[in-house]
Amino acid sequence: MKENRVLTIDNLTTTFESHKQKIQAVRGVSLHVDEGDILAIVGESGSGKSVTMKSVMGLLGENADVQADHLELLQKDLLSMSEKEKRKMRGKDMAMIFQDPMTALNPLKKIGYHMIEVLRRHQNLSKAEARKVAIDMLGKVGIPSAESRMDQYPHEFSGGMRQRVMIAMALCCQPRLLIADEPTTALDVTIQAQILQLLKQLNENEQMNIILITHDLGVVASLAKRIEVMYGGLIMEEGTTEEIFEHPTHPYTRALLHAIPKCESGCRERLEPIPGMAPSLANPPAGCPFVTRCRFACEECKKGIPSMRAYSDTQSSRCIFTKEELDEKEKKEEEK
Ligand SMILES: Nc1ncnc2c1ncn2[C@@H]1O[C@H](COP(=O)(O)OP(=O)(O)OP(=O)(O)O)[C@@H](O)[C@H]1O
Repeated sequence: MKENRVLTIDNLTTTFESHKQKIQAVRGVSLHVDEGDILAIVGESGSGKSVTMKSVMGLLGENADVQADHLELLQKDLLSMSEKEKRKMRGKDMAMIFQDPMTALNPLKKIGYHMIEVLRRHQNLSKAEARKVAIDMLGKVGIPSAESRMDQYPHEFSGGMRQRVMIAMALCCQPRLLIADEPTTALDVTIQAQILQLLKQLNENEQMNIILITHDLGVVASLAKRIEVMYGGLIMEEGTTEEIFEHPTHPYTRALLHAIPKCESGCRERLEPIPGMAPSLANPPAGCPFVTRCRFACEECKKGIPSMRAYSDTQSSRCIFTKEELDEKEKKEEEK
């Protein structure tokens, strides 16, 4: 076991029992986070990104069956932990922020109340001490006039400022792992860039380890150090950000890269959307889940889930074809 390992997920499977059907949301995911990491989990809606991290956080309801070979945070085994111990870890060791901060904030309570509540729940501080720390935290996440902002209500904050409050609340207990689930999806492009910059600063200056969940590969380019590409409950490809952007191997990763919105000219149009829909996880196909949308799919792809093929110490991909074979196929298509 590596000493600097923060999180280990080994062969995680999460299944929901609902309406007499089983939804296999996560089908054997393995990944890790090391000290200093910013890991992005990228994939279209419904690929299992959020469920993967909610399984780790213990945030799923009774209808979820979570199984894994190993699930460790800071060398502590999450699988054998009691609900009480897990609750203690949440906030203190790992915290999660979501797309819509409004759902996590009580509209009738002032921002200061929310901050002080979190601080006092996890740390033995007096009200005055907690208030001081809260103001300091709000300042740290770039909220101007933090002291007077403490006495305002959530609706008096813009979307970007509310997301900053959520980040400040998550940071109150100095968790070692911050999981940000689509933190910028509801924000406009400029504010989105500011929040991503804030996450980067927290990683560099506060040694905060981060997992960023997003459907948009474009968002992670400037932030993530490593990327996991998810589809149909499986990791389809993983690699450093450079590997994924410079030498993507899986046809799904390549399709996602082609679909990055081209914003330089101010347009929000998708370059080349991926045709078709993600498979239902209630009845996932026996083979590669991308088979119905992949331009290189063949009969062989339907037979079983391909195993991961390693291309370097850091990059591997789940496709029956090698990178060279796929390059060749792409070249032939272009020549047509
Ligand atoms: N509580 C639940 N009960 C039943 N099914 C669920 C539950 N939560 C998620 N699912 C299903 O699990 C699958 C994976 O969902 P998940 O939220 O992880 O996707 P995602 O990749 O994060 O996409 P999104 O960005 O849309 O949340 C989906 O088919 C979803 O409908």
